[in-house]
Amino acid sequence: MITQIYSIQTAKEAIDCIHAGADRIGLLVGPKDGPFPCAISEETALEIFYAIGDKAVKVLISVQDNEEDIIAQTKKLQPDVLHLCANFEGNPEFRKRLYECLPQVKLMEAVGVTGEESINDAIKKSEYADLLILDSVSTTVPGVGAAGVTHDWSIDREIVNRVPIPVILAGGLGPDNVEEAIRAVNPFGVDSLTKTSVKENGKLLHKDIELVRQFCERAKHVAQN
Ligand SMILES: O=C(O)c1ccccc1N[C@@H]1O[C@H](COP(=O)(O)O)[C@@H](O)[C@H]1O
Repeated sequence: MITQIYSIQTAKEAIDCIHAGADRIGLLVGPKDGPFPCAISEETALEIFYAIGDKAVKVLISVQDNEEDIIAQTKKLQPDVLHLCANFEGNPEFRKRLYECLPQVKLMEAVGVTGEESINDAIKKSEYADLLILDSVSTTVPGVGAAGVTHDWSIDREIVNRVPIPVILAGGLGPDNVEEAIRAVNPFGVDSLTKTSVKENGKLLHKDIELVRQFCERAKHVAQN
């Protein structure tokens, strides 16, 4: 069971999460006081990815709204996985272009799980993406994800059964519910942001490394049993 931890803001936090069991480290590059809770600059992202090296899989959310800027940023930051969930949705032509420029980068498409209609959305995206991430839709954060709440896992289970590519489950996952989520959905991996972070006055501050450890341990343990 793969464990993916978002949204990392410093190199130390990334390394601490890896030591706590995270296989994939995710971050979001965007404007500092914009709508995304843990956005960091490109310079900080470069520092973090450099520190990670090959100790974990490096995942980047790009919040650019056009192909040119997304490709330019991906070339600059060299993640292992490009996660599309915000201002731009991929398509087969974009996948081809990404492969031509950066053949080593995998494309992970987010599917906002809102109802039965999400199954067809997932099937369509699975025709060109390398991975899917099934996530909840927030009322305050643009795009798909960072909602801090779960959604209907029976839809995720149906998607896992019907698409031919690996699926990561996200949306309101933490140490308290990751085992139940894995049993319900049987995903390739699980992902956490809000419930493994320290929150103060409604603002996400940084990762809680003990909660990251519990999340990763429980996810891996339930998958082995
Ligand atoms: O990481 C972010 O800041 C982010 C912003 C906008 C959309 C998605 C984002 N992150 C992804 O959302 C999941 C789930 O978050 P949560 O656990 O429900 O709070 C997060 O892990 C990223 O994959």
